[in-house]
Amino acid sequence: MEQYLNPDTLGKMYIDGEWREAASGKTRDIIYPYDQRKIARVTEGDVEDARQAIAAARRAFDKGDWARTPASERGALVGKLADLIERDAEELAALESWDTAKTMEESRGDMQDIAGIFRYFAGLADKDAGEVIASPIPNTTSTIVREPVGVCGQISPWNYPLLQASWKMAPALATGNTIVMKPSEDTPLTTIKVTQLAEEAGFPAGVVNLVLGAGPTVGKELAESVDVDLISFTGGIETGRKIMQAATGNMKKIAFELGGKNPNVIFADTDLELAIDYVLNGIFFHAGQVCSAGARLIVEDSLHDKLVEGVIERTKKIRLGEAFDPKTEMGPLISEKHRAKVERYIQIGKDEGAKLVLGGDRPSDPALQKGFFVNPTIFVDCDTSMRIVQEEVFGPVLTVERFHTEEEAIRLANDTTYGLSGAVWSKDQNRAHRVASAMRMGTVWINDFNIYFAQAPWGGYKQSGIGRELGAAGLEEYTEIKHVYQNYATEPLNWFGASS
Ligand SMILES: NC(=O)c1ccc[n+]([C@@H]2O[C@H](COP(=O)([O-])OP(=O)(O)OC[C@H]3O[C@@H](n4cnc5c(N)ncnc54)[C@H](O)[C@@H]3O)[C@@H](O)[C@H]2O)c1
Ligand SMILES: C[N+](C)(C)CC=O
Repeated sequence: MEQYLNPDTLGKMYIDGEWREAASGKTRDIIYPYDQRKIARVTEGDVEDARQAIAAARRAFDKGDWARTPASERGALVGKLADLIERDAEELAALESWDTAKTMEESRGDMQDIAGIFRYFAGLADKDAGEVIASPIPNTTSTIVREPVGVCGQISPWNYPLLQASWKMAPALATGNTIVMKPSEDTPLTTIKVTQLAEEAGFPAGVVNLVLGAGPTVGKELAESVDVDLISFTGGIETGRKIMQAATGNMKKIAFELGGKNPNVIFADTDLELAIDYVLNGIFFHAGQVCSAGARLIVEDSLHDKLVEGVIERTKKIRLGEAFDPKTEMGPLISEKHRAKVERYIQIGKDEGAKLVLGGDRPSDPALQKGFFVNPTIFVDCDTSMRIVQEEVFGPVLTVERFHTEEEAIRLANDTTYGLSGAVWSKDQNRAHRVASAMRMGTVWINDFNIYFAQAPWGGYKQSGIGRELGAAGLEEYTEIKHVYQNYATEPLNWFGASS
């Protein structure tokens, strides 16, 4: 997979149809989280570069050609980008694995999803025919049309770098917006590559812009600029609060996908082996660095001990390793800083009285010492007063709570400020549906975990987000609704100054 790396080539920004270096001349090294090897060097943009990208997107939008391009043509371009992503899927997957250290198998799955997302929104692009509504006034018609919002700032995180970017790019472009994309400074490689593919697909200059750099500079400028009409952000809640405040200057539209602390509720009638399997996948996939990770196992008392025992036994067998080794099941965390955060939470869990029954430390294998690894970790005897249960750890750390009644299961599941996703497991379909409908989350899985696809909306209740990505709702986020009213028989009003 080394053939896809070129550490001596500088990754650049794409502004107004040109590949550019940062005005400051600064650069940033990108490292492989498995062994801290330098894998790439990219230009490090700043506020000035963000301003140039925003200005380019503004000009391209205000010129009007792109927004007025027939929707079927815009859809065809988005579809062409899907084809190019499929053509280069193996290279994109390798770059994603170098950047994040997630396994190649995971990255290959992500690339398939990403091509599917571009294809889905390409197909939706020309399906909106507007709507004629019943006007209450004689001799008039009222039509509802959807139009692009304008210039969209798009800020993505490091855990699913291209997947989260694609959820923003595809609907924004399909609906005629212009974009300034800012990937996480830690993981820009696949977003650079996909921008190259957008250029190859033939998007007009200024429609797709890419800026690279840090959140507090480049990202903040996107959030603050009065020339940006919408800011779409995926990331942590504290960053979300800052962006929300920064966005007030011109009251821009905001679309937020934030964190989660997702309950996995298991009733005693669930098949034990199936439950064990999905509990592991729910929390340890991508080392728990998943917004919808099943970090909170909430299990019925009579199944608790057997389930915990089975989960511990299988967790012990998880193979930690390198992204390109097909035997690897779990990779490292993204950075030293993030590992320190996860380890702080493990200490908090211990201090709060949660009982550590597995992990909590780093692997001893000499081959893994340069990677930011934390062993899969399990706490039992947890309750909702604990920070380890309430706050997003974003690592391979599972907490276990027990319940005795359906009401208690619902109360525990909902006892969180988050509301991204959750699952309920039971062979009793009526009960499963009752519980699912009582769970205050944007996605609830029944007898499954962590399923998402282009056709279904994704987003959070409560502090997990604002708005939706994917599905028809994900397209609508990028549109303004306009009411066009026409009078066919306009008569004088004579309201003012008409009397003699
Ligand atoms: N809900 C979802 O679908 C979803 C999906 C993926 C990740 N997430 C969440 O993302 C978080 C992990 O990602 P992260 O650590 O990259 O998040 P983060 O908030 O640290 O960073 C996300 C992005 O915001 C930028 N940023 C940072 N400070 C900024 C500022 N002041 N102004 C503007 N932009 C700024 C960063 O550069 C990065 O591009 C987790 O909380 C996870 O749950 C949510
Ligand atoms: C939304 N998802 C599950 C793809 C990634 C969350 O981190």
